[in-house]
Amino acid sequence: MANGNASSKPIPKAMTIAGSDSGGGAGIQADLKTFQELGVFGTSAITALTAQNTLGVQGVYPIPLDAIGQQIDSVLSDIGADAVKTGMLFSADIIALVADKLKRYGPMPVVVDPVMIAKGGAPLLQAEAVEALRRELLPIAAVLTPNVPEACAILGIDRIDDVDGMIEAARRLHALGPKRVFLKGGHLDGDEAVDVLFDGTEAALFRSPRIRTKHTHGTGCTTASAIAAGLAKGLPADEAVAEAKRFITAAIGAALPIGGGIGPTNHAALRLQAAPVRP
Ligand SMILES: Nc1ncnc2c1ncn2[C@@H]1O[C@H](COP(=O)(O)OP(=O)(O)O)[C@@H](O)[C@H]1O
Ligand SMILES: Cc1ncc(COP(=O)(O)O)c(N)n1
Repeated sequence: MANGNASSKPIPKAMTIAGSDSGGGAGIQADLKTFQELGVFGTSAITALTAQNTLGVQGVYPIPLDAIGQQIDSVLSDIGADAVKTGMLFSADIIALVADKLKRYGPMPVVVDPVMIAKGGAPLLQAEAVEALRRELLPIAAVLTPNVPEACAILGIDRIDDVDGMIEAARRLHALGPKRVFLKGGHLDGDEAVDVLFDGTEAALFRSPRIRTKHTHGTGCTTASAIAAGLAKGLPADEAVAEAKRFITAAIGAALPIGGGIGPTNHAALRLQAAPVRP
């Protein structure tokens, strides 16, 4: 029978609490495309509007706190979520509100992507909000997904140079409260893009060939949403991360040279690889 009849399995649901990217490559737009591709029903609460394209961020407009809270209430009081992903939260006040709501509606797995700076350099989190992130959100994260510069900012260190440095940083981030740390190595050099998953006991490495492209807008958002989609489907965290790594590697491999700057990844790539469209 068709999906949606009374006897069919309920569809897993994932919610993103993040900023809107008018250019469609990152933020809420990337998150919802990822959820859809991975077979999860996506819902959202928008924390900030950005006027953004492949060339950079032209404007940032935080949404009033009441309106953010109301969106979260509307979704979680009725539809619910099997997993939540947080992205751009912009200010300490928004972080406090989101942490409070997630504690109230939880427990559900929360993937915290500590978005700080857009690829073009625009700040997406106020500098004074890093402490709120550390204090309020890290302790409720099922998976924390920093890139290398974000890990440095949270830990107050200057640099991470290699995989050994990433493992050490992941251990220190884990001590701040998240159940797992997935530290992404896209910003390091080398022929491979290596990420570290640390669960408090073991550090597992996830490797892929490094793809020579500048079109990586939205890679972090997409990876974190793919992990949330896996958790919403009930996958163990290491399998959700493995699926996310396959998803982002395919998406970067088929990245879209759209616009004049850093183009978006192709969220449909993994599906098209599995079932190529024939002429
Ligand atoms: N050029 C690349 N080739 C292959 N994988 C990459 C490349 N750049 C980033 N990745 C992968 O994309 C994911 C997002 O990583 P990263 O770029 O570090 O995060 P962010 O977008 O938050 O800066 C990680 O799994 C990383 O290894
Ligand atoms: C609204 C919004 N959220 C997040 C990012 C970060 O993008 P990336 O995933 O490339 O780090 C962005 N550019 N815009």
